[in-house]
Order: sequence, then C-alpha cells, then structure tokens
Amino acid sequence: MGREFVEIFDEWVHTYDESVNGNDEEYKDVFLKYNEILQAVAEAAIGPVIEFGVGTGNLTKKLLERDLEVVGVEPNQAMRKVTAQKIPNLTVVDGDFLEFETPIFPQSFVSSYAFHHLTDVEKAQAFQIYAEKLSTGGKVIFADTVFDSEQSKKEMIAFEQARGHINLVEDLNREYYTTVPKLKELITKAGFTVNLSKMNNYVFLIEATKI
Ligand SMILES: C[S@@+](CC[C@H](N)C(=O)[O-])C[C@H]1O[C@@H](n2cnc3c(N)ncnc32)[C@H](O)[C@@H]1O
Repeated sequence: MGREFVEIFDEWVHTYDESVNGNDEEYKDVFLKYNEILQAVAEAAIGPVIEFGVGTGNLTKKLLERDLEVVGVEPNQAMRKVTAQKIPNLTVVDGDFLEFETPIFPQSFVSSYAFHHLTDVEKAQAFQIYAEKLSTGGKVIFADTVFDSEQSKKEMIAFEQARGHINLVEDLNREYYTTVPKLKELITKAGFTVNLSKMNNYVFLIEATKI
C-alpha cells in the first residue's frame, strides 16, 4: 500500500543515480551527503535486515559490505531489474512498506529516501506492523526528508519556489513529507524509543528501537 507514487520511478530509474550524485540541480540539497546518510543507516542496522524501497541498490550495497543478511522489498519493477543487474545474488521481492512477505525474520527494517510515500496514517500503521514483527531491541532505521514543523516546510517550499525549482516544489507538495513531532508521536505510540538527527537541510536519520 502507499503505492501511488511507484510509477514515477519508471522514468526516474534511468537518471536516478545521476540525481543522487548531485547532477540534478534541483535535488542537490536533498541528496547532499547522500553516501554519508546511507552509510549512517547501514551502520545502525542489525541483521537480518529487510530494506524497503531498495531503488537502485545503493543502501543495499552498504548493508552487504557490513556482511548483513538483506532481503529487499521494492514495488517498482524497473527498479527491481536495475538492482538485480547490480547485485545478482540479492533477493528482492515485490512489496511495499505495509505489505511484504519475505523469507527472513528481521532484526531491523531499513529504508532511505522512501518513507514519505506513505501518508501519516499509513506511517503509523507501518510502525505498528514493525512492532509486531520485531523482538525487544529490534530496530527501524530510516533516512528521509522530514521537516522541523509545518511552518518550516512552508518556508522551504517558498524558498525552492523562489529559486525556480519547480519539479522539487511539485514533489514537496505532492508527497507526504511529515514533521519531526508527528513522526516522534506515531513511532513512540507503536512501542519504540526514537532518536532523530538532522543529516542535511532535508533529511533526518530516524533510529527507532523496539521497547
Ligand atoms: C527516492 S527512491 C529511493 C531509493 C533508495 N532507497 C535510495 O536511497 O536511493 C524511492 C524508492 O521507493 C520505492 N517506493 C515507492 N513507493 C513505495 C512503497 N509504498 N513502499 C516501498 N517502496 C516504495 C520506489 O519505487 C523507489 O524505488
């Protein structure tokens, strides 16, 4: 579920790695320190790991470099194809943040640049599902665009509008970018402790531990 943005990646799959490497002017600030952010997610993960929204496999590679057992969950067929070419032995199943069937029992759920595809209600449902599947001490480690408040979201959209980043503005208005207080509330309600740290002007590292 929360799959209404999956088709956007049929097109973006061809240039996605250029965007994350800073070659897309509009998304430069979103992807600032991309590798560092993914590394921070990988380092906080404990295996076995389920990764949502694998995309072109950039976080997956970092998880595998740590010798963690990983199963990917990715709803976009084109993205699954690219990842299969890059990392031939990886199991990537068709699924999403809310509906997934994998052959492993995870100790952590991880994701980068994808959780905003879910509404806040769906985000809460997702954390309830993860709470049921994890044992005490299990982790959810996500990196994603989150705003300090609704006011700072509005100011950031106005700022991007003023510098002519129309595609980014459309994205920020279209998808479900949430705020730090909302995220903290829904994660703690699901039975986790949580710590959020700012990684760049857009992205927070979200580290949740099952109580
Ligand atoms: C911006 S890309 C991020 C890719 C990669 N994780 C990264 O950090 O570069 C978002 C990915 O999430 C996937 N996606 C979209 N909706 C999703 C959903 N509901 N559940 C899981 N993944 C989803 C897209 O197909 C895409 O591969």
